[in-house]
Amino acid sequence: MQRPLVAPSILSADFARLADELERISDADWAHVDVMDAHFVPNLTLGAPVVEALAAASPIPLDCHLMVSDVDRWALDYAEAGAAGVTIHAEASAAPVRTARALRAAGARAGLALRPATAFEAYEDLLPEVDMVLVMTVEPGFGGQEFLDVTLPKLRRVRRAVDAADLDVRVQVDGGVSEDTIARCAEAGADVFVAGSAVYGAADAAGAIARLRELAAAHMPR
Ligand SMILES: O=C(CO)[C@@H](O)[C@H](O)COP(=O)(O)O
Ligand SMILES: [Fe+2]
Repeated sequence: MQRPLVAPSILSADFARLADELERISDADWAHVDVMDAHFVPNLTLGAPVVEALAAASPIPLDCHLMVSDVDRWALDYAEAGAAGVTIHAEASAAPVRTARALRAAGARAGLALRPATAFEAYEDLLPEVDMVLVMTVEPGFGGQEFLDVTLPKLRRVRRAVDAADLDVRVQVDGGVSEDTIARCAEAGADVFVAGSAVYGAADAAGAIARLRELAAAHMPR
């Protein structure tokens, strides 16, 4: 198991002051950027031009989570905008292997995300094609939702498959991750932890990041 990575989601940041909000989380490993198109999910955030500006301003790498329909058409724009990682949803992709290969060829890490109701088994054979699997722990679309414990069995299955294949693939959780829920995620096999409201809702964001990292490390299997 690799060291835990904490990726605060800027969805819970002040959108009028995004450069300052990125500085607030400079102790984190990645800045998680939620791209929503008001079609794949019922919310609208930002697109590649804003990601390009954020990449130039950010002290840490950007981890873009694309919640957009027809994602094969749009994913490469985010790698070219400077994102270090681009995660596509399995449900929005007709050609995840082709898109993952294009992202990697552009120098980005390729991630594959699964909504809570999407089974991992259909995608298990694709593990060598990606650098990360994102197990959504809420229905995508909004920050501040309650963590869904029903996603934990799938998280364990993803971890078992990654370990069995002995691959350098990260396992990310996103949604409702907090000081109350992160231990469950770590025990079930996550090693990248997205947290929006738990970090940006704290008066001391750096302290919240440090506590989340410590709790994750303490509960990840050795
Ligand atoms: O992708 C999403 C929501 O769809 C997330 O990245 C949220 O932004 C996480 O926010 P919290 O649940 O941690 O507040
Ligand atoms: Fe996200």
